Amino acid sequence: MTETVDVPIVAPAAPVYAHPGDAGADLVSTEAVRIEPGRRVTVGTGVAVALPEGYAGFVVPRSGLAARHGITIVNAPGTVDAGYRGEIKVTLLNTDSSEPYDVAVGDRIAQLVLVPVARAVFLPVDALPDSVRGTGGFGSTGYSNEQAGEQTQTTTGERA
Ligand SMILES: O=c1ccn([C@H]2C[C@H](O)[C@@H](COP(=O)(O)OP(=O)(O)OP(=O)(O)O)O2)c(=O)[nH]1
Repeated sequence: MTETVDVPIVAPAAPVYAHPGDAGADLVSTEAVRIEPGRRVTVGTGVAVALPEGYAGFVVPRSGLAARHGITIVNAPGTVDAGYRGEIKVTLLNTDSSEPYDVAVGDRIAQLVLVPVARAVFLPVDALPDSVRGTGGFGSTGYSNEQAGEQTQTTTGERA
């Protein structure tokens, strides 16, 4: 059984979970806009919420829009703080190189995922505890062949 959390909302309509078990509730546009290729537009959703302390809302792209039209969110995941009472807005980016994308009022443009968050208490120390990864980052597990002048390729065709 999925945990539920009560979230006070001011909106023309509440975001809807399309299916049982969906992590994201769809946010819809209150604006009709054209997004030219390579351009970004910030779009209103009409939704304002009061998230409980200890939670954040992540505004994340919709996979179908991304795969079919190249529409993503510039700052994905956009972070809605628990203390934020303003309208949730979505900065859409059209990554397609040639096709504009038209957003109509009521179009589902993004989804809101509620996540529990912890706050860190940062404790300055002289040295960090050892770990298996250590300081390796930014592709440290996957770029050794590329550095040697070759690239590895996965079965899906992506460069590894
Ligand atoms: O995609 C997003 C991301 C954020 N917000 C709202 C909620 C969030 O609580 C507030 C501030 O976001 P963030 O902290 O990411 O922005 P900032 O540029 O760091 O601004 P600030 O100085 O207000 O924190 O803007 C949105 O409506 N949509």
